[in-house]
Amino acid sequence: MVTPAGPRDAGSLRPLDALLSETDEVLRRGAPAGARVWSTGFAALDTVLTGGFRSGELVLLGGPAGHGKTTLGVQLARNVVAAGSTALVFSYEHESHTLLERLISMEAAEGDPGEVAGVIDVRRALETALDGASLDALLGGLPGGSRAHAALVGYGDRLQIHESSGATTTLEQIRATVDRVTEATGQAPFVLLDYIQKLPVDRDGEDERITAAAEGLKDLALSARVPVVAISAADKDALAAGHRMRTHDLRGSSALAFEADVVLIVNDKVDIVSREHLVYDLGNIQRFRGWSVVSVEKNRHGKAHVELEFAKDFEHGRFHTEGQEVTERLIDDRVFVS
Ligand SMILES: Nc1ncnc2c1ncn2[C@@H]1O[C@H](COP(=O)(O)OP(=O)(O)OP(=O)(O)O)[C@@H](O)[C@H]1O
Repeated sequence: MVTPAGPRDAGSLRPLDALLSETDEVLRRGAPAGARVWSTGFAALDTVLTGGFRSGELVLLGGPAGHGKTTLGVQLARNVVAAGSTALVFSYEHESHTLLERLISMEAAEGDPGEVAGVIDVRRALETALDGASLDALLGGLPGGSRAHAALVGYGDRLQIHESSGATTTLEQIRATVDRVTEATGQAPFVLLDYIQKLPVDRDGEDERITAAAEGLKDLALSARVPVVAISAADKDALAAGHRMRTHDLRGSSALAFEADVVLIVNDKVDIVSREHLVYDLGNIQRFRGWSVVSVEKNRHGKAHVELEFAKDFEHGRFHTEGQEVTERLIDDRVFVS
């Protein structure tokens, strides 16, 4: 039986005619017979990914330190749950209250271009409240806070945050947690892992560890029929400001690039735009600082080598979701090196 939502039957052998009739049966039941697709919430990215992330996919999200990988990852998870699906975040980097502060501010800013509470306002309010006020009352005192609280309560049971440890949160634990969430919610979750180099793997040497981690996560994506978005750190050499980060700059890049179905690299636009756009219009420097370029460097199921730009709103822990293809010339046209 073809059961798109069920576990993958690895090692099974079926003739094509059996697969055809099983697919026919699923379609007649009114269910989709292909991969399940999770919209990213960023229309321009969904277009390139022909709908969004797919079950069975390993997606890498790379970029220099502090350029918004966690921000984008958490926003993707938020977008997934806001659209009615479930998400599971394995956070090796941040405590859950840090993610909560970002989510509250992100939600306050969603759909409201006015003055709403930033991440710092939310953090300050949570850290200094000593009068026994409820969370509802506390957030009610912040611009956009009540709306944000209501939104978070609305999807609160669909977003699971796992405070992961580089010592104990192994692939086996991740797999068991994904299974537990799938069973509890009745839905396979979108999985975010922040970040892959922290995953403890029992191998000698960094390259071997990252190879095993990437293989394990790809296997998880296939067997649990989930998309796994894994944030990836850069190699030391790639961390200099002004350097354009590429897939080959990720730590353990050869294994990562091989296993991944999709590779997204986030760079600051001002770092990677060709000089002619900066020297003839100095105002561009300031404008471009406000934008990030998300390069789709690998895309197994669609067009690759696409550069999308999104305006940063890091004050609210987010990017603006409206974005478009970059029209300026970017440095270094050779994008994905396999
Ligand atoms: N309140 C704020 N206002 C403006 N910028 C902020 C605020 N809070 C965080 N930032 C900036 O947002 C940026 C993105 O942070 P994020 O954690 O998403 O980056 P990252 O690429 O995941 O970083 P790392 O590699 O260190 O994990 C950082 O440069 C940070 O300085």
